[in-house]
Amino acid sequence: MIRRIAIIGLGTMGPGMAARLARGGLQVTAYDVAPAAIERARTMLGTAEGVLDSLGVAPSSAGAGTVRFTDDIGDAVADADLVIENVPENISVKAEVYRMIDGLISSDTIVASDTSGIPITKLQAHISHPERMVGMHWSNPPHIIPMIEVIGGEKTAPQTVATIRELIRSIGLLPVVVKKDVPGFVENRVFYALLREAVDLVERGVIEPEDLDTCVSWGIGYKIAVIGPMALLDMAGLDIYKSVSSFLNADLSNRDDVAPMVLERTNASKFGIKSGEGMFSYTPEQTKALQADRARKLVAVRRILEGRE
Ligand SMILES: NC(=O)c1ccc[n+]([C@@H]2O[C@H](COP(=O)([O-])OP(=O)(O)OC[C@H]3O[C@@H](n4cnc5c(N)ncnc54)[C@H](O)[C@@H]3O)[C@@H](O)[C@H]2O)c1
Ligand SMILES: Cc1ncc(C=O)c(C(=O)O)c1O
Repeated sequence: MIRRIAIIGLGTMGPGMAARLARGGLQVTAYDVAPAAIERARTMLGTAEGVLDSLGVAPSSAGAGTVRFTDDIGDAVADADLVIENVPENISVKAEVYRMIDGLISSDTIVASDTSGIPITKLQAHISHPERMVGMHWSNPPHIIPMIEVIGGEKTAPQTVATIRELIRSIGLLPVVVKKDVPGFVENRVFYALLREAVDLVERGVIEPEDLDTCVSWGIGYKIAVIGPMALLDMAGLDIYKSVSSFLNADLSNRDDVAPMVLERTNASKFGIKSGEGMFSYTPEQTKALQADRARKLVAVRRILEGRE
């Protein structure tokens, strides 16, 4: 039974995950190597808790859990039933965390990674109990998006996958078990196919970035929240899909490297909201307003999709 959870890495994803797990009645310890990240996470935690209130996510019947911040990794993982590694998407950085916690956790502690797509089989090569390592891939913003992918690697015990799936279900979220440990799992394979084409269209001057977003959000995005891709195939007709894909698939982007438009920006430290500029520019005030507006809309949409409005 999982009661105590340690989150390692409190950047974009960690604080929202901590808030959601605590709301589910769990005792969370939250650690980051950077003191500034811990300070930022305290504020982000409060914001996420406010969003959970407006989503109507009630504390578990056994009462709300807690979030405790610490700057000591040993303190964070001591007694943890589950450690969620949430550090940057880089195998060496993740492996260093596994090496550090290896001697600090008990042999029955589950170690989950929130990796966006590094195969779990590769990650579990760096830990002493690979049978207790699993992928637990949340979606951003993690306190609002209910679906979480659960992925076993070659050495993951089926019981580990089952335990994490049950934990997710027990706090009212939606686990989806990915049956094969493919890079990117399922959500990001589908999403990155879309992103590759979107970036290519903007890069080739087919459309302006703002118009690309309008086209996808109000065209595909709006309906895909209600009717998934497999169901959409049936709604459109497989005969139509056959005809269009027979000429269109060959024309879609198949580039296998990172697009120059993205490299130019990342080389100039333009990472998006976290650095104030990416595809668009953001002042701190705009970022605050944007995040509040997005949270309000996502909450409203989710309430409707769940039939609560
Ligand atoms: N950003 C997203 O939309 C998103 C969504 C789902 C999954 N993920 C995945 O989640 C993981 C974290 O992503 P993020 O966007 O939160 O990253 P981020 O860069 O925003 O934050 C990472 C945090 O990890 C900390 N960190 C770095 N090394 C550390 C160490 N050795 N010990 C403890 N903390 C350390 C950093 O200080 C930073 O605060 C990645 O694997 C990413 O691919 C990201
Ligand atoms: C661009 C991008 N990449 C990865 C992820 C998740 O792993 C997300 C997301 O969850 O939103 C994303 O936007």
